[in-house]
Amino acid sequence: MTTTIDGTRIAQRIRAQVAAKVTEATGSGRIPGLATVLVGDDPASAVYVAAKRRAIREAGMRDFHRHLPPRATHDDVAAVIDEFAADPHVSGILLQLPLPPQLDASVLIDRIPVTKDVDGLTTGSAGLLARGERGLRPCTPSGVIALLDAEGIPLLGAQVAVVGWGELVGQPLAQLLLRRGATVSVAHEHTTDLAAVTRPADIVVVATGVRGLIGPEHVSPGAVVIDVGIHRTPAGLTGDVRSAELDGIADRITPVPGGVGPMTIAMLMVNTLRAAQWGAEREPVAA
Ligand SMILES: Nc1nc(=O)c2c([nH]1)NC[C@@H]1CN(c3ccc(C(=O)N[C@@H](CCC(=O)O)C(=O)O)cc3)C=[N+]21
Repeated sequence: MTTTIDGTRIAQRIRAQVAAKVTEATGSGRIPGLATVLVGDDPASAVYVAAKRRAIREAGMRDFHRHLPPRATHDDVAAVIDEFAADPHVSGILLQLPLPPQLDASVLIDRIPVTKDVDGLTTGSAGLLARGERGLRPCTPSGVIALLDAEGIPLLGAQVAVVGWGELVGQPLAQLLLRRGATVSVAHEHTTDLAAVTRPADIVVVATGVRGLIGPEHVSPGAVVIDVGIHRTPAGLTGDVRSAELDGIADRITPVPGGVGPMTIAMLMVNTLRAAQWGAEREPVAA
């Protein structure tokens, strides 16, 4: 019997915990705030940003938002980031990706101060993660860890295969798992014998952006499979895993939608709260 992991329910629980802590913070005069910056008219990005803003308001936090036109220049975006960076009511800044082609995402992301980097994507945050120092971690990988923790799946000593090397998910996730005492193998869609890497794993996490890459040939009976991929098809959303074919093989599997996606948003709430606490420590505001 393969169980479907309910990411929506776990995410909801985490969001409720954040909301409770926000109420406490608000009582002492500090309301955490998230600033989202959306450039252009990509419909998927608009949907994601709307979902993040809704979650922020539901958690009782302040919602700041700027929408820039598709032809916005580097200086236009930089000015918005600098304004939010200087605003003491803004705890965290999120620059929604992808950006239009005239803009350099890495340069603009690195304008966000590490203390407000709720996406955990700046060079500074990546460095803090690599060194194991305090900092904000990227939301999708920390969401995967939170999901495994909520399911009571032990990481210490576990064999984990991470399929995908990306800066947003695979790479930071491998580092987080290593810090939790897992034995981590990292592979990707070009790995010659992918099954040789994934079959020994207790946990297989897939974040390649290749639809249906992973099937029964890759997974040993009893394994836990986490599908980070999201593909929009005429039949609806689907992931990097052919999940129907894993029924009866995997012990547990995350669905798409309703798996890792909602966890990403929940961890953004956690990071915004943490950023607010971190900011308050650095520059105390008079009550
Ligand atoms: N600066 C930045 N930070 C991000 O974290 C970021 C980004 N840019 N660009 C795009 C990706 C993608 N991403 C998702 C968030 C939630 C769901 C999610 O909640 N998905 C729902 C379904 C909703 C849907 O995908 O239509 C689910 O899986 O159940 C999916 C994907 C965050 N990203």
